[in-house]
Amino acid sequence: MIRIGQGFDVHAFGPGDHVMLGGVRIAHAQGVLAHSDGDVVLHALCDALLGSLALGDIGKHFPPSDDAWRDADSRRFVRAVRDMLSERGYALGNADITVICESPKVNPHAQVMREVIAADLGVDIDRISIKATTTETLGFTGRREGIAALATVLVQRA
Ligand SMILES: Nc1ccn([C@@H]2O[C@H](COP(=O)(O)O)[C@@H](O)[C@H]2O)c(=O)n1
Ligand SMILES: C[C@@]1(CO)OP(=O)(O)OP(=O)(O)OC[C@H]1O
Repeated sequence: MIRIGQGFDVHAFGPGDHVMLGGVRIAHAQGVLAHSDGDVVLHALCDALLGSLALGDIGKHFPPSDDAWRDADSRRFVRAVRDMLSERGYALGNADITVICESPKVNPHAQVMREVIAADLGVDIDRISIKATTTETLGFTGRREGIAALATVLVQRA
């Protein structure tokens, strides 16, 4: 049996000198406002994986009200969600992720992001796709107010 899931996440830019995207630290003129490390790529991925098995969303499992997740490395969420799927007999088929922002530029970091995500999910790198787009200066991403990510996954019985 195969199932699909989709996820979406946004974080506003705020003070700082880097953003975390796909588990990779990228130097940037601003950081993001978040309870955890604010990694929109990994948050959208977690929501897609959770959604594929109708397990709720990231905030249900890792509430922003819980100090345990303050400044947390979002790779912890990915590995925990992977284990939730595995306990139910499912593993990732493939993931396709789109990052939406004017900057930072994602493509120079996409390969390392794929390696990080593939390692945490225990799959070959060819199952992980990272893409990026601007919104041609339109909307909140176009005004450089924040960064967004979309994820689609297919999961299958292991
Ligand atoms: N944050 C981003 C945004 C875009 N890219 C790459 O640039 C290409 C062109 O973007 P457009 O929005 O003008 O279509 C896009 O296809 C990506 O390859 C990027 O790396 N980082
Ligand atoms: C990741 C969590 C962890 O508390 O908080 P944030 O880093 O604020 O990120 P968000 O995308 O709002 O998801 C909710 C939470 O699960």
